[in-house]
Amino acid sequence: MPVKGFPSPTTVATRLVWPMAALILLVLLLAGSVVWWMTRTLDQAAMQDERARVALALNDLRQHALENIRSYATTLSSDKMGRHPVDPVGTAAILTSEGKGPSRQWAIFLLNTDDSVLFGSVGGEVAGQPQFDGRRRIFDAVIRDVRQKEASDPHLHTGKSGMIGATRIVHDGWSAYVAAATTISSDSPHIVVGASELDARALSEIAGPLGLQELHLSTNSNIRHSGAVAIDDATDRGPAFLVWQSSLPSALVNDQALTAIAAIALLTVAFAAGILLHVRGQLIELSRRQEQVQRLAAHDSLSGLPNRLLFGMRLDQELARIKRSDEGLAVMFLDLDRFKDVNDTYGHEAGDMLIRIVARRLSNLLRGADTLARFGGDEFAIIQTDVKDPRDAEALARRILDALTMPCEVPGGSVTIGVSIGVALSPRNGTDRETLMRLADTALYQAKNGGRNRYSFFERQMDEALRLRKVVEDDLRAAILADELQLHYQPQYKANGEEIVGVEALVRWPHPQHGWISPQQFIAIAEERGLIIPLGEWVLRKACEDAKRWPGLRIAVNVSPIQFRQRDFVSSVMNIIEEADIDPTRVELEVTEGVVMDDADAAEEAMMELRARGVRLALDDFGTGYSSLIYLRRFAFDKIKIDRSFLESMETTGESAILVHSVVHLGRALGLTVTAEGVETSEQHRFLQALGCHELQGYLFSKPVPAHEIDKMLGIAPDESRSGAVA
Ligand SMILES: Nc1nc2c(ncn2[C@@H]2O[C@@H]3COP(=O)(O)O[C@H]4[C@@H](O)[C@H](n5cnc6c(=O)[nH]c(N)nc65)O[C@@H]4COP(=O)(O)O[C@H]3[C@H]2O)c(=O)[nH]1
Repeated sequence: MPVKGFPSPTTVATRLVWPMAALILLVLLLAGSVVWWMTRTLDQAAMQDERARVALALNDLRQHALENIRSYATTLSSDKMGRHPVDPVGTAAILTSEGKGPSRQWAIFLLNTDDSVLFGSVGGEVAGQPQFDGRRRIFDAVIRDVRQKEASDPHLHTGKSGMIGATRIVHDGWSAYVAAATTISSDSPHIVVGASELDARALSEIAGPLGLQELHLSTNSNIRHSGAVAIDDATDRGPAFLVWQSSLPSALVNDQALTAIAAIALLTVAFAAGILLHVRGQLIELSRRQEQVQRLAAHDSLSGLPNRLLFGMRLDQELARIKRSDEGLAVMFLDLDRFKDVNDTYGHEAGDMLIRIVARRLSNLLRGADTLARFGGDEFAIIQTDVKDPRDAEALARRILDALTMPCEVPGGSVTIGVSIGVALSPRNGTDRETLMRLADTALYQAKNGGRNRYSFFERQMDEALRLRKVVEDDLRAAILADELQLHYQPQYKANGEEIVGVEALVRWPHPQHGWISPQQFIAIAEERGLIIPLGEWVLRKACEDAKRWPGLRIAVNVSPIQFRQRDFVSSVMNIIEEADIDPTRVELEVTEGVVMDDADAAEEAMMELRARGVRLALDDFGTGYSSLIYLRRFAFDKIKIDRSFLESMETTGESAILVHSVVHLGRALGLTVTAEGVETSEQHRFLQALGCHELQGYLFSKPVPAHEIDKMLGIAPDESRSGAVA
């Protein structure tokens, strides 16, 4: 049973997974971002550097081109001045093949002011106007540049001006070219133009020293990982670029670092997953143990049923559930009858088996929503749900009685037990756990007291009885010690009803808060709580003390079977009598059949000893129990007291009168004194007298009264009372 409020291991693991996964992701993202940012910065720096170097290389190229053109122009110029005769085409071929930079496809032309070709050379071959026109677009920009510079030079044609030149990298849509133009001298209107294609070889010559790869012309600069520099457009097709494949740091990161990062990430994820799996395993184990502990803590190990703790929790839940409905429930407390006998007779193994059989039979009677619990020992409890009418609970109680009174097979034989059931209903008797459990317990107490093997529904009076019981339990010991108890005496008369022959001591308890509490209410509790020994001794001591005032009278004292079972009972009685210094023959102990039934041999021995010391013994409440003749013959009684219940019913049932008649005759036949208790009417008196009953006691003559009233009856003056003289 999982504990409420405690999440399952899977939930805990799941709750851990997400934060951990998020954390790992965050760390990876952060690391990735830092690496990305760094590589991007490095990439930008590297690209800028590459671009600058390419620009520088192209600049160099242009300068060389211009130098070539200029030296050609200078040669032409010296020829013109007649210094050296020149073959213009041959010179062009030599110049352009020996110079640096683009060479093989040099196209070089000497132009007039109107840009008409005076002569030209293409790749060392003579070229004219058509070849120039075919390349016109390549030369346009540099010619324009030179012309503009010429126009703005104030020293032109004055001999003071130097050579005016221009150079560009241009493209015609298919190829890139380095183009240059120059005037041939300060006083000549002719200009020389030349261009060379940047073919694959030329481009590789540029790229090689710079460490660039795949340098080529492209009209698209947007190439991934590529560097690009714009070149002049010799066409109207749009800009073009010299692009190359950059060796960027990010590529290195992509190739190597990212692989390493991915490997680290994978390892981290695997590690985290491993930890999570381990934690989950540990949690499952922990939760299993917790469940085990909780189960042990909430269940009875023998029957496997919920224990008191879990029962209480379930009851709380059920009560909360039915709060806002018109549903009811019943709380039943069950106590097995004779379970202790089975345990004692057949042993614990049989007792355990019996508990399991009972648990099974009870479970079979209940519905799924009901709860069956074992509180320990022979105590069970039930929450019966969906109780619309008390008759529902009554029906279940009957079925339980039927089921549990069936014989049970246990090691050692077949046993038949019974069960007492106390029932409290909700909402009728209460709506909270404590109240319902207390009232079911009260009802159970009533069922047990009512003769066992029965059920009892809680009634208000029971609560009163229980409250009183609690008062007795709490206060009786202190009352004995504080001498708060009192003794009243009921006179016992000769059959004529005139002469007192003895008094019966009856204990009284005037409780400071609760008033007079009857012995019928507290003697049984005193017996249960082990208080009957000090109480009994107190009564005997007090009675003997008082008896000293009434020397001619017998003093009868009630003795509980529990007192009788005490090892030192006889010596304790004799000590008290000796201390009081009265004649033991004046003391009469009234015992019930319980005394002799429990342990006949021990009782017989104690009784013999008491009688040997002179103490008299009366069998009280005769006729209510077995009233076996055997007891009367075996045990040394001096007297039998006919229970007052016979006298009460004598007038209504003829049977009782016959019984009283028989008892009186039996007693007389056995040589015992016969006393009738509870004589209330003169008819009863006359009847008993006529039967030959020896002594009489009852309200007709006197109720139990305090000692000083006995004094008065005996005519003892208050001052004489101390002397103990009888009138
Ligand atoms: N209706 C009616 N009742 C009459 C009549 N005559 C006497 N009684 C009552 O009957 C009870 C007789 O005592 P019991 O049978 O020994 O029954 C006693 C006895 O068993 C027990 N008890 C009383 N005092 C002691 C004691 O000191 N020690 C022990 N162990 N038990 C005591 O308590 C029981 C009840 O005592 P009490 O309440 O004093 O009740 C007394 C007495 O008041 C009558 O004519 N009509």
